[in-house]
Amino acid sequence: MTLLRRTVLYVPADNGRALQKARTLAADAVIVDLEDAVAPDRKVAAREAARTALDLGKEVALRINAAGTPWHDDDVAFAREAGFGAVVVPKVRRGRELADLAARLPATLWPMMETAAGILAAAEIAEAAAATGPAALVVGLNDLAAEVGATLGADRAELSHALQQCVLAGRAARLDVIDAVMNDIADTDALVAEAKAGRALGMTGKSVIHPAQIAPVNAVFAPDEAAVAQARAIVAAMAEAEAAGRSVATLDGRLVERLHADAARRILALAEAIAERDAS
Ligand SMILES: CC(C)(COP(=O)(O)OP(=O)(O)OC[C@H]1O[C@@H](n2cnc3c(N)ncnc32)[C@H](O)[C@@H]1OP(=O)(O)O)[C@@H](O)C(=O)NCCC(=O)NCCSC(=O)C[C@H](O)C(=O)O
Ligand SMILES: [Mg+2]
Repeated sequence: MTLLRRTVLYVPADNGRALQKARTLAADAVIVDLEDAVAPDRKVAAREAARTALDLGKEVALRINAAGTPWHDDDVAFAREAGFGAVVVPKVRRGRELADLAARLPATLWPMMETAAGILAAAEIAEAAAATGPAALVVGLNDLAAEVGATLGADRAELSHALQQCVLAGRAARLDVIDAVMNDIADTDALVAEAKAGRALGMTGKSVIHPAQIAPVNAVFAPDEAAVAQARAIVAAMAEAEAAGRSVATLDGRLVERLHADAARRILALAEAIAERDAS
């Protein structure tokens, strides 16, 4: 089954109106945030409010506060008791942290890739996350840029190595990789450009912070009609070649091998999953 994670929407757990609205929005998945979007004096109330997100009708992950903060242990206990199936773990630095957390929290753990140490340990973090279920790596460029002292330009070239490291580690562990948020909610052109750049790197989807960001990002990460037609043609060309006892084919003068047919089938499965989601 193809898990749809083109858009992953952050919703502050203490914003009841936004949580209700998330139910009706076209984001594929939701991160209910107990961390940065919630003020310290609202952490306890936010925890209780987060319960209402358990049945949003889409994939939901609870973002807890980081290890070492005053709220972490109670967040972990709450996530376990409330029965959240997926938990986003901020500021992970080593794979061992996830493995230790998994021992006391039976949930799929989605690590945030947002510390310098975490980027350097991306492979072991991705492996530890994959051991907990169909997780995703979630990139956090606000924290990463702050820690390393980077000033990001429009193309994020200053941290492109980190983005690529996340994609390589995530894909090696067969995990989805969710690109970072764009803070400028009003600039849709820049959002689309950034989403396209992330998709070109191999990102599965992008995290978003506002309803207005959902449709443009969904569109970037959905195969368009031409891509679907091309995928169908590749699968057909490969099937014809195999029926004739050949392991390679040509299509419009280009070589087609099994890996191309496999990639084409993934595109078709994604298109089918989107069509099913849109129809429901
Ligand atoms: C940024 C916001 C505070 C803006 O909120 P608001 O002023 O309410 O915006 P609007 O008036 O334009 O909202 C219009 C309607 O949309 C609803 N809304 C807004 N945001 C959301 C949302 N995220 N989910 C669901 N619904 C939302 C409003 O309620 C309005 O609804 P209605 O009244 O019915 O018309 C706000 O967007 C916000 O809080 N966004 C999320 C911020 C957040 O979660 N930040 C933390 C995650 S990002 C991060 O930490 C990155 C990472 O860790 C890193 O290091 O990079
Ligand atoms: Mg962060």
